[in-house]
This record gives sequence, structure tokens and C-alpha cells, in this order.
Amino acid sequence: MTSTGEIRFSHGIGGPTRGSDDGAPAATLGLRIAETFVSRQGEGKLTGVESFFVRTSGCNLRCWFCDTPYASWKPEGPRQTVSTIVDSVLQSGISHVVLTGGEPLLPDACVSLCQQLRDAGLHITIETAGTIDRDVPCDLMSISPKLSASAPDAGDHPQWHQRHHDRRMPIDLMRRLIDRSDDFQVKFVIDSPAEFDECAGVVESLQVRPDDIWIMPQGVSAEAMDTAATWLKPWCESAGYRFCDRMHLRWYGNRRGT
Ligand SMILES: C[S@@+](CC[C@H](N)C(=O)[O-])C[C@H]1O[C@@H](n2cnc3c(N)ncnc32)[C@H](O)[C@@H]1O
Ligand SMILES: Nc1nc2[nH]cc(C(=O)O)c2c(=O)[nH]1
Ligand code: SF4
Ligand SMILES: [Mg+2]
Repeated sequence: MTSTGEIRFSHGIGGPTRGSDDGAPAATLGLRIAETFVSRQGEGKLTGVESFFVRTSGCNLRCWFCDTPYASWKPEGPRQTVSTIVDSVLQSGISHVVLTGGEPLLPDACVSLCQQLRDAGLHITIETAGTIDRDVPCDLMSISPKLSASAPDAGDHPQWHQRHHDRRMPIDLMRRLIDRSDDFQVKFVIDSPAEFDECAGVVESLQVRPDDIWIMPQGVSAEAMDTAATWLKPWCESAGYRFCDRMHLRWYGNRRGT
């Protein structure tokens, strides 16, 4: 990690490398893990399904609203080998795994992790912002493209503001992630009606059906979601998108490990 808390990744945007600087295979090096926990999937088409969550630490974006800053702004947690993580999942006896972050497609070892989980017959959802071009086995690619208003403040974080701008919306790359996966969903975070046109433009560029689009209100409480629903739900209905309640916030509150 650098003095500013940024993890140095082994590849630039969109171009993963194989292995590492010291020659160790990715599976041995493992992944930095902020937390693992069992919960019910709170978002999207698998809402309600009991799942084993693996949250990697480290992100190449810095959304101002990030609800897991301990995996992005201030990444926490030790490295774990792929076999340690796979053992934990298998011991739980749970058949659905959600790989999230931070940005779970950043570490090279995410490929062998997903391959081993798949070989064990488990269902894998990957929650990603869709900025890393990675050919990774997965059952549900859940992409949450980041709109321009999600960038951190330019005055407070000039470098991350610029990086966020440069990295957040590689349309062709997202399309490849969609084309490679067995199934996909696209989830947007909307903070205000000013983002409607931009969101609709991205949907058009991605060439996906309105039915595949889930719209999540920005916020981390049931009250915030209910307030946003008054202006967000009518827009979703008119555009044919799905309104996405983030149910874990209702079930458990905004608590870590849920
Ligand atoms: C913490 S992110 C990790 C995965 C990946 N970095 C991404 O952004 O998709 C997990 C999910 O939470 C959503 N999210 C994060 N902060 C949020 C907030 N304040 N309100 C609504 N959704 C949020 C993201 O858009 C994403 O769908
Ligand atoms: N219950 C629950 N469902 C989730 N779906 C996606 C999540 C994420 O943080 O990526 C998440 C999460 O953090 N908790
Ligand atoms: S891309 Fe995801 S993990 Fe990274 S800062 Fe944005 S919401 Fe947080
Ligand atoms: Mg979450």
C-alpha cells in the first residue's frame, strides 16, 4: 500500500497480467479480504437467497457515497490464500457465493478463486463496478456502472476525482463482461433526478434491455430509500427499469457483515 492508503495493483485499467512481480502464482498470493459473512442477498434478481459473501479489499474507484469505505477508501483486512477462502465457503455448506468488494476483479487470484468455487458446484455472483477486463468464471455478473456524480469532490480529492472520471465507464469492456457471463444484471445507483438522462444513455450504449436494469436509490437507511422511492419509482416505471430496494438495509440496518 502507498502512504496515501492506495493499494498498488499489478496491472493498469483493463489489462490484467498473469502472476506477480516475485513470480509467485496468484492463488498462493491470494486476495486481501475485508470480511466474509453469511447473509441473504439484498440486491437484484437473487434477492433473498442465503449466500456466503466474500468482500475483497481495495478499489480502483473512490465513490463519494461508498457504503464500504473499509474496502475502498481505507482498505482493511489480511491476505487470504484461495484455498483458505474456498475451505471457509465449503465449511459453511452454503451453495451461493457473492464475491464483492472493494473491486473484486482487481486481484489476479479472483480467477482461481472463482474457478475452484465453480468446480465445487457453487453458484457465483460477482458484484463489480465493471472497470476491469477479466475473463472469470461466474454465474451472475452483477455490474454497477458508476455515473459521473458518484466521483469524489474535485477540491478535496483531485487525484481520485480525475481517476474516477478516467476509469468509471469503459462501455466496450462492460459489454465484454456481459457477453462472457452466463447471466448478468446492471445496477445503477441514483442520487438525484439530474442523473436520469445520463443513466438512460449508458443503458442505450450497453445495448441491454430495460428489463435487465436495476435502479438503486443512493443511501444506507430504509428512510433514505423510502424518500428516494417517491421520485425514483415513477421514473423506473416509465422507463421499464426495475426499482431495486436494498433489502439487507431493511432486514439488518446498515451493519457491517450483513
Ligand atoms: C460496495 S460495492 C462493491 C462492488 C463494486 N465496487 C461496485 O461498486 O459495484 C457493492 C454495491 O453497493 C452499491 N453501493 C455502494 N454504496 C452505495 C450507496 N451509498 N447507496 C446505494 N448503493 C451503494 C454499489 O453500487 C454496488 O452495487
Ligand atoms: N445482504 C447483502 N446483500 C448484498 N448484495 C450486494 C452487496 C454488496 O455489498 O456487494 C451486499 C451486501 O453487502 N449485503
Ligand atoms: S466502486 Fe464500489 S467499492 Fe469502489 S468506491 Fe465505488 S461503491 Fe465503493
Ligand atoms: Mg453492500
